[in-house]
Amino acid sequence: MSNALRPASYPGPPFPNEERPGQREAPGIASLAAENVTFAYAGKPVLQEVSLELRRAEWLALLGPNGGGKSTLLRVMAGLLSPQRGRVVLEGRPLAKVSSWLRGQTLAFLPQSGPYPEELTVEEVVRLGRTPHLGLLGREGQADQEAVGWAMEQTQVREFRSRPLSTLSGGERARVMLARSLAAKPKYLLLDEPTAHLDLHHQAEFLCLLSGLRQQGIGVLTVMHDPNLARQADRVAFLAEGRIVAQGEPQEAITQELLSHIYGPMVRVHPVEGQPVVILGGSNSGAQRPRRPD
Ligand SMILES: Nc1ncnc2c1ncn2[C@@H]1O[C@H](COP(=O)(O)OP(=O)(O)OP(=O)(O)O)[C@@H](O)[C@H]1O
Repeated sequence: MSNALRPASYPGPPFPNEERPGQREAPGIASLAAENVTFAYAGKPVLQEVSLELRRAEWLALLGPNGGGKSTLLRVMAGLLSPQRGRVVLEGRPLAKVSSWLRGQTLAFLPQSGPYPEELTVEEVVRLGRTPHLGLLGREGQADQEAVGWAMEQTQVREFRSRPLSTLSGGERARVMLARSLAAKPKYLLLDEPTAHLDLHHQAEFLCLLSGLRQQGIGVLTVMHDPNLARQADRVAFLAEGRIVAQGEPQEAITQELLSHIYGPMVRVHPVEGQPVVILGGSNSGAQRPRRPD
């Protein structure tokens, strides 16, 4: 493993010594859960009766076809969109009743794309991640500086720390935005396609980072498209046409039947050393275009 993105432990105590969701009302329920969530954009239904639970210290990968509602579900679980029916529960408390301040300390959400603060330097962007932890005067303490340094190290962006965001490549920028989310030191991390711009080396490093985050008790929910990466998650869930159509351990959930049903016949699942490996393609003739199921 290279010198960064390693599962180094976070400096200092994991969380400030303050009341947090779950401490009083429902001890032991260490999860962020969507319960029977139904959501529509201006009357257009996107999520229908969706229930999904992200537990502490696990990596849950959310997959499914384009437009299936994954990003919308992530936004609902982050408290950025309010469901028309159902609710999101953070460690036993309805998320809607958790103050935005506490929410910011407990949950971090990384969207699929900008807008990005292009003119800020990398370090300034990562420091923004500490905003929910700063007091009324906005003064940074040693814990904030340590968290920023730790987050930059974990994501291998320290070397760019003085450069404006606008000068970075897509993959470098993606790592900076991930660092900003990490700097908040949340209990739950919601990442929308975090590997989309990463090369293979940084995808591998990202997997190591996730393993370290889980060891520190952080629950991570990632939206992603590649089942071969998602296979390394603790659990996977598939969302299609606004419904969870399968979830479970990757070895059991990623099946030929399911993937053909969701993506069509050109997606093949082969068992390799007991793991489902997904490959794409059929005949080389190119004569037949893949058809998705109706
Ligand atoms: N702000 C919005 N207003 C209206 N419709 C929206 C809005 N955002 C998303 N949608 C629609 O909601 C549906 C679900 O979108 P969403 O982004 O949640 O899907 P997704 O599963 O994340 O897709 P992808 O894999 O392509 O990123 C799509 O049909 C999309 O066009």
